[in-house]
Amino acid sequence: MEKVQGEMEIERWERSEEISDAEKKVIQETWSRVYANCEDVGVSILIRFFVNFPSAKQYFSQFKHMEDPLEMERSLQLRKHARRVMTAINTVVENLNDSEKVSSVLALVGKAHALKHKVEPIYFKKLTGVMLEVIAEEYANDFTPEAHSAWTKMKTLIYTHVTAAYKESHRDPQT
Ligand code: HEM
Repeated sequence: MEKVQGEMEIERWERSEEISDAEKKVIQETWSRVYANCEDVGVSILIRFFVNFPSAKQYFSQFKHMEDPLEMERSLQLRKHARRVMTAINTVVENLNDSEKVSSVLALVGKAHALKHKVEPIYFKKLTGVMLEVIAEEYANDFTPEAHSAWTKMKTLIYTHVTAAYKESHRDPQT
């Protein structure tokens, strides 16, 4: 059967950026500490994301006009999205050995954001970048150079799968 563009991109990614077993273990170990503080870390990531990239707030009806990070922190819509982001990443991390599960979780996220929420895909690159920054700062002791390079591959994995779903949904990412 003919492959669609998204599938070809994932295959290319699998060849060039494969996460080794040792790297999967490092990701799972750092993440277990991060996820123990799921709520706080998730909210910190999202607040920094919206402060650094204010245009990303446009998609959220309840805080698109908020400027004050303390006010954002109290927004239920922000807290709910933080929880959803963290839960989805947790499913990916828990299933790093099951590439079909990883693809299906991230394809669902990609499709919903492409078609329902109509989010420009470039924001996924920015959000995963901020995620890495916050984790590296807050868990500096765990964030060895090995962890950093493993998480950089994880960031690429998320972005590649999500943008592949955008392509399948016929919304081309503007990278
Ligand atoms: C790794 C990154 C992300 C993950 C895992 C994620 C996950 C989710 C999930 C699971 C939902 C709810 C289910 C659904 O409606 O399909 C959701 C809703 C939503 N997401 Fe994301 N998301 C991510 C990034 C983003 C980004 C970058 C934006 C915009 C800048 C965004 C905007 C939204 C909006 C507007 C909603 C609906 C919110 C609501 O109804 O209150 N998401 N997200």
